[in-house]
Amino acid sequence: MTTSPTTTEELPALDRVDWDDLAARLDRDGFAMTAPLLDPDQCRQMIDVFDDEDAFRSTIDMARLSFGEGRYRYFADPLPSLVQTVRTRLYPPLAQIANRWAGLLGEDTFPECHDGLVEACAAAGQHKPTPLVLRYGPTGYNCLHQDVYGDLTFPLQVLVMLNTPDVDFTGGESVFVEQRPRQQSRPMVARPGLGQAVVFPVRHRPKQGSRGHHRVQMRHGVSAVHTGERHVLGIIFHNAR
Ligand SMILES: O=C(O)CCC(=O)C(=O)O
Ligand SMILES: [Fe+2]
Repeated sequence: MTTSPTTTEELPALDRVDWDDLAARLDRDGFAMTAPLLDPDQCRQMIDVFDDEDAFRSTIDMARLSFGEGRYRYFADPLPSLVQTVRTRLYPPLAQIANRWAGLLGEDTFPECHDGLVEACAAAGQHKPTPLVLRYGPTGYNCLHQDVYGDLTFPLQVLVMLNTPDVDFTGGESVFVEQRPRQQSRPMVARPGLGQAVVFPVRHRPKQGSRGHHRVQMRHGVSAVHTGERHVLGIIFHNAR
């Protein structure tokens, strides 16, 4: 058994999430937003940690890799307690949704607790933590992508907005594209407020068709920031190779 660091951070808003309602919106719209999960101080703490060199295992300059424009940094183990808490506490209700999806698509199911997923990732050679913080300045953007980091992919991920849109920055919308088989792609835009989380599929989700459920591919990105700075906390549940 792996043991997680103790989770001491308070996240009262997480207890008030109506997961059935969230799952219904996710199935209907392709993504689902929560009420603010992090308070303004917790958001500030996550922005400030971006400049702490010791907190990260790797930093990506998005322009260098033609991923967009901006920087993101993957946290090193042990994760900051707030990040660890968000990741482990969001996981169980999302695993229920993921396992319902797996049933609909005839895919393998996932452990009920995050410790179990971490163990399964390790067995698949995926040891590196994937939570990250992203920072975009004016003209910054993020090309459409999927956060797959090995054979084992937990199908849902979460982003948490750390700034106040239209106050700290303009532009910078969260963009989702649903690629439907033999049809044109559907664009969707989310505008999370300070501390709000968006739950969305990593690479595909089940969609009801005339002959049962089929997979629709999803990708996500960020439209250009016009002014100011935009920071997001990204929580991906599987670890990386
Ligand atoms: O900055 C964003 O809103 C997108 C972040 C992202 O790509 C992620 O959390 O995986
Ligand atoms: Fe991403």
